Amino acid sequence: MSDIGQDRVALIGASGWLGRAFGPAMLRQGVVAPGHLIAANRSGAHPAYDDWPDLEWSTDPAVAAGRADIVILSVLPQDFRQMALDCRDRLVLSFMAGVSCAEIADSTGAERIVRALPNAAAGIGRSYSPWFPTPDVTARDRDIVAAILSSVGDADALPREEDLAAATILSGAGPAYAALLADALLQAARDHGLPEDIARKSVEAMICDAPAMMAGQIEGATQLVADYIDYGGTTAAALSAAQDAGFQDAVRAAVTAGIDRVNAMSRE
Ligand SMILES: NC(=O)C1=CN([C@@H]2O[C@H](COP(=O)(O)OP(=O)(O)OC[C@H]3O[C@@H](n4cnc5c(N)ncnc54)[C@H](OP(=O)(O)O)[C@@H]3O)[C@@H](O)[C@H]2O)C=CC1
Ligand SMILES: O=C(O)[C@@H]1CCC=N1
Repeated sequence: MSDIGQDRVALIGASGWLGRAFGPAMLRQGVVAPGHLIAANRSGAHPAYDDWPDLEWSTDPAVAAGRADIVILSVLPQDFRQMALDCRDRLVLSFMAGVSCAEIADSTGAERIVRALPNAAAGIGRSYSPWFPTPDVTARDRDIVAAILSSVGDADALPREEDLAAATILSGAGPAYAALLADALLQAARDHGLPEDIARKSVEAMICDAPAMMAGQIEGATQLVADYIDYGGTTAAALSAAQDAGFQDAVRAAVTAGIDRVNAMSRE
């Protein structure tokens, strides 16, 4: 028996980027039984759920939430703000960026609220999902949340809600920053006349092999950069030029701008 037991789950936004990762993962792993999941969206059954042809779909989030014990909010903040959901006496698990527990409580009546920040790696079962529970969240609720989040990867509870802003901009961004770096490297390779297929394979080797070499020892990144600089070779020249051109400043500016955006969303 899963941690969810006989509870019914409404997944609002079941066909979205995150929803279509979570729904099938929870079903496949037995976290929730197909008869206990209500999938909600406007457009109806999504192919990601083809293995469960009898799954219940609802185009009315209020009806889905009303019939569930656990309500997962996996919709965009602006869409949530158009909904009238009554989630009193329900556990609410929200994935929404920049929507505070206080706002969710105000608009849904829920008291047991968990905000979690998964990322796009949920689609390959590798999300890292920091989460924050309100004081009313029970020990059983925490087990339920852990079971749901674990279905798509790893998760940790955060002690302070405000830390979710940084989590949104860091792990929440998934592969976005790596994509930015890969794109910049591809442009540079092309600028230097490398044939397109060689440029692609070179950048793939840099970006996609790095995780295997750094997994589980990310704190060693500072030392790895220092080692290359001390080595004094060609990579040292490249890294030093990137640092001199403001690489760290650019990353710091990115994270600060993202956190500012999250905080502005919370006040919208
Ligand atoms: N994508 C990511 O990597 C991350 C996203 N988040 C947060 O997770 C939430 C979901 O994001 P994401 O999955 O990317 O969003 P998507 O836009 O991909 O999906 C939104 C989902 O909501 C449904 N939806 C929209 N309006 C309604 C409505 N009125 N009634 C019912 N269903 C509706 C859509 O289906 P339909 O169009 O059929 O109605 C769709 O299933 C967001 O709040 C985002 O901030 C957090 C961390 C990372
Ligand atoms: O870019 C976004 O808004 C989504 C939500 C959090 C991370 N990615």
